[in-house]
Amino acid sequence: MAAASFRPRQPSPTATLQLLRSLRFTPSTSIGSSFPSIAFASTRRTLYTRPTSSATRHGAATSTATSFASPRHRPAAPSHSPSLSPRAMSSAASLVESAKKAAAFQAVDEHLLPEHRFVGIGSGSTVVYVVDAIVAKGPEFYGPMTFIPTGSQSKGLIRAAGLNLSNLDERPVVDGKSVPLDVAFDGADEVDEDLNLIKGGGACLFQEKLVAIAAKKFIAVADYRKQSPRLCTKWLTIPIEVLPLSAPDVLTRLQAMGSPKPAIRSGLPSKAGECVTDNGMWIIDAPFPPLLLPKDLSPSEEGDGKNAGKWEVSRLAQELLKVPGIVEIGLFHGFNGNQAVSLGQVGQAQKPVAAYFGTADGSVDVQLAA
Ligand SMILES: O=C(CO)[C@H](O)[C@H](O)COP(=O)(O)O
Repeated sequence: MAAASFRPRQPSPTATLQLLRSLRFTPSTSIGSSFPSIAFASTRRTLYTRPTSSATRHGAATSTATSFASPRHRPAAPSHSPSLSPRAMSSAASLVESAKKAAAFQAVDEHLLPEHRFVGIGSGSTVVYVVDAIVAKGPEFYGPMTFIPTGSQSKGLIRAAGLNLSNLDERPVVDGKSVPLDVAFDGADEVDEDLNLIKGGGACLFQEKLVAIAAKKFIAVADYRKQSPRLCTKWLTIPIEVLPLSAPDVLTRLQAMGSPKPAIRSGLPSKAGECVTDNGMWIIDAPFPPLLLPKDLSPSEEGDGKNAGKWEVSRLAQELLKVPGIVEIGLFHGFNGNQAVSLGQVGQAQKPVAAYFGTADGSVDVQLAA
């Protein structure tokens, strides 16, 4: 893949875009990794000068509710260390923003091609920079493209940026099938060594999964805090979208599966009561011990939760989806778009073909599928 050069950002199209950026939060608990260090099969490429930092735009989401979980599982952010001065905290926060931006610009440069026509746009704070990177390419480049959102936030981003907006169910139908998206870009809460993902920190996981599987290739874009040897190491819970009516029973089932304290996500600080998704559902955040990969299992182990509550990623995902009332889960697992072709399972790939992690030193780590 050719190395791309940094393109200076054009002025942000509208003030509305700035406003939309402020809608995301950064939860405040710092959680360190306890998993032994494992080498990543990633390629490190430093291609960009560090972009200028953008304004910090997150409010803390520390909930005072006792009966709900706030989404408290964001990987350790240097901005929350009590030992840092306010100036150091602000500079650490801007490093994270710069990291997200560098990852987004490089991912778009390397994976959005002029011939692409349908492009998925995910949710979250990192995706804002994906949209910026697309806009920076100019109207001749993005004008013929149509952008498909994963929820109301990304719909607003696409609209405010002046990109062509459509919906997943409005794609042209060819030979009886909706045309695939050429590529989809989305953020992630945690990415493991095999490119399995936890998503749903922003409560958009259901539509995010629909868009990811509709794409020929899915690209994850994140900052360095999200890269992890195993899922549930830094981001300790799996977001699960549930029918509200079923929530009490789903909580009971999750506990029986070994999740010690699953909890309904609070809508605080912006909404009293539960966090309600774009689909009118609730989110349960279910903690699990670090999730195993197939290579972690001994011949006698099944990864079915029976050995000290240890689950293998795909095994857990399959079992969760059998629970009545669960409509979708924030585990993205299985195979990627490239593998889907050889497996004859096009349209069912959940995993990214590559994950881009902006680092604190301004470079970008690219973790490619094996
Ligand atoms: O899954 C998501 C929303 O449901 C987001 O993509 C994920 O939470 C990452 O967000 P951010 O880029 O703000 O860290």
